[in-house]
Amino acid sequence: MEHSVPPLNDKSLLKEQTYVNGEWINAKSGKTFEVIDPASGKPIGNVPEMDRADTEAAIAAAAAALPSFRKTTGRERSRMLRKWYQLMIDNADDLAKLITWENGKPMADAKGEVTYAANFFEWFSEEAPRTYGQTIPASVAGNRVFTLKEPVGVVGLITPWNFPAAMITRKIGPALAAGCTVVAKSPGETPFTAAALAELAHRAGIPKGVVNFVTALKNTPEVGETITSSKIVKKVSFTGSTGVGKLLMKQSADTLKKLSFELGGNAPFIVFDDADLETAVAGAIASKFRSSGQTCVCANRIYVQSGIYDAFAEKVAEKVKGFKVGSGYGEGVTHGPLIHDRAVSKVEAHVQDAVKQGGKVLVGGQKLPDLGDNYFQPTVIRDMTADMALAREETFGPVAGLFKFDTEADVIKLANDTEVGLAGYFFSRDIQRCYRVAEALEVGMVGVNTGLISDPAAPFGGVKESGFGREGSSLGIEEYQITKMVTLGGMGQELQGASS
Ligand SMILES: NC(=O)c1ccc[n+]([C@@H]2O[C@H](COP(=O)([O-])OP(=O)(O)OC[C@H]3O[C@@H](n4cnc5c(N)ncnc54)[C@H](O)[C@@H]3O)[C@@H](O)[C@H]2O)c1
Ligand SMILES: O=CCCC(=O)O
Repeated sequence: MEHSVPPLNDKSLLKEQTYVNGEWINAKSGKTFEVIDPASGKPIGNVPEMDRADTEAAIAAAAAALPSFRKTTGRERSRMLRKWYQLMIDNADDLAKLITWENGKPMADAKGEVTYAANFFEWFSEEAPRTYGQTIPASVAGNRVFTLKEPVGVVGLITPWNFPAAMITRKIGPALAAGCTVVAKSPGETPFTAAALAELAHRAGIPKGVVNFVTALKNTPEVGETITSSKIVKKVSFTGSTGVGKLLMKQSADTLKKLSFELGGNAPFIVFDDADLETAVAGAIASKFRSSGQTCVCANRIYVQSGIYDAFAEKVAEKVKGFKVGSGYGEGVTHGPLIHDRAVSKVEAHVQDAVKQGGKVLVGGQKLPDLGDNYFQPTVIRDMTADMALAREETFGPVAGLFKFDTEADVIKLANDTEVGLAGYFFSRDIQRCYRVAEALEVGMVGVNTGLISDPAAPFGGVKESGFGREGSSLGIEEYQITKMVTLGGMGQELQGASS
């Protein structure tokens, strides 16, 4: 689909190089890769295809910057993050245009992402000066014990394309707040937003070498291997699929790195008969169709109790009929393209599998070739069953599959019958059920009577094969710190000059 990309107010935010050691550079090999606009299929521009040597240089820059950066006070780091936050807010319009261009999400969503992303810098600018150790009553007479919170060192960050800004700031914010220096591998699909963030870091006065970006598409596995096997990098934080997470964990084993992994989900979304129907429908729309279903916390399996099933299905389908699919820059567009044709193929396969096994499409169900290769109709399917592909795998696309259930015990069993456990949602007006079900779900995050749970103030992360570690909140910074214990012996003596 042809679409007109609005010009940036500040054209210098569009960089076709990458940022290492405070400078804009190319890959040593001179190689580049093309970044494609998912809406039009046309190239946006080229960025460096970096390799092992380039990545090692970025790691060396981060290592060189560490000794002085780790000695800055929390208050100084707070001011840097605050400046970077403000620059994001000041340039929100341009950042949103870049996000829409390379990710495809509509401008309104992209603007929302910029605010969400910037808020991680604001949040961690407030945490940076407040990282307290403890004083601990010792078990041994005469000993005095306390702990220090220290930065873990150079950290490697690897992020996906679905939130081109927020997945990066959610990691860099706490890393810098803790006093770590960073090598961030930006997503091959969306490196331009990352580069714009780097330019703003430069303007914010983040010292050279503290934040370094590595760009790669074809060389991504080589870059990942370099980061995970490096003896200099002390921690890796990764957001992406469970499969890649397992690979990175194996690669990190030889150097026993500290790890935080935010991996795939398969979120159950449960509507009990006693739910407020309108609230549950609004929650399902918000959770399932945010970013066209391409978030790790999107509802994947929507379980609806039999007494409310037909009414819920009808209302959800009605809402979805009102969506407008098109270019993210288009007037009134609610849903953009998916990221690439592989994503479309997975969505199509899940729909076809459901239909083959008896699912009934209430709305959507087809690709939209007239718009382009990456478009798929927002879809609602009823009469889903547990042996369908959508029940077992994360669709990561705009398909709401509605499953019917009878009892609370049945649905908890179904909801937990998966290897992963990131987010889970349910709707009920019974307070006892709210506690019971929240406690029974095997997930890291629960939304009760809401489909939107993301908040820099709240701990984000999963259980089971959705990974470990928490981002955002007061816990987020701890992922980038070590707790050093100090025991002072020979204390507890009598005051000098005291008469015995
Ligand atoms: N839990 C979370 O917070 C969270 C957030 C967003 C996405 N996700 C998950 O990510 C998946 C969707 O993203 P995807 O399909 O791009 O995932 P992916 O794992 O294929 O890729 C994610 C990122 O990892 C990098 N990568 C890929 N292979 C690599 C390798 N061998 N070495 C080093 N880096 C590598 C790439 O830069 C890529 O952008 C979904 O499963 C989704 O649930 C999870
Ligand atoms: O896709 C994963 C992150 C989504 C979010 O932070 O809300």
